[in-house]
Amino acid sequence: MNRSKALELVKPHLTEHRYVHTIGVTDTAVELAGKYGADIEKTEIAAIFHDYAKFRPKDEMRSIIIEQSMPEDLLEYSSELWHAPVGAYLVKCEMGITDEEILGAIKYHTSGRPNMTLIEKCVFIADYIEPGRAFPGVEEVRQMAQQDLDKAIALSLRNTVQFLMKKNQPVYPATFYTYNSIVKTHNS
Ligand SMILES: Nc1ncnc2c1ncn2[C@@H]1O[C@H](COP(=O)(O)OP(=O)(O)O)[C@@H](O)[C@H]1O
Repeated sequence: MNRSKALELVKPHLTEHRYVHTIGVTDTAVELAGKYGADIEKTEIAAIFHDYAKFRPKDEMRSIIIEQSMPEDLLEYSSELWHAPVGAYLVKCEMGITDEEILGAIKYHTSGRPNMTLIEKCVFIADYIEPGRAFPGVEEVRQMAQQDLDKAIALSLRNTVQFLMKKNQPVYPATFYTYNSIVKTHNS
């Protein structure tokens, strides 16, 4: 599937704002893939579809998580986390995309996971730093992403955990596991 076909397919599933975000994520992820040597075509398709399920009703996402035997502890945390694994599932069913590397990058784009692939890392960090993002700390992560992808991810995870804690919100543990995996690799 090429870029324009993929964008045409994802557009009806997104708001205008989310579509602009998706294009920002796609351009950023492709640039990072080129810089760090990830498969550019796969990274591009994963980025285009990363928020495919963002606007699905919560009830539908909850049912899919249960029926497809996804980790049910997801249901105890923010529904913001659900669209990533549900999106990977729906992109497979509805868009016919079966490439596991593409699906993995969609599935883990919010929480991350230990030992992420290069494609997963590019989409994950592109989602955080695309040009439309303007939250505290994003510029530091943007600069770090040009030097060291793993350090940029560790920084973004730290920001997310701090952001959630400041708001008294629970933190889905996968984010900690991802952070630990990167920090341990770099310290060893
Ligand atoms: N470990 C976590 N635990 C709980 N909520 C989280 C966690 N990680 C991310 N989130 C929530 O998910 C949101 C980001 O979702 P994400 O998919 O990365 O962005 P977007 O959908 O805007 O592209 C954050 O605002 C945060 O509220």
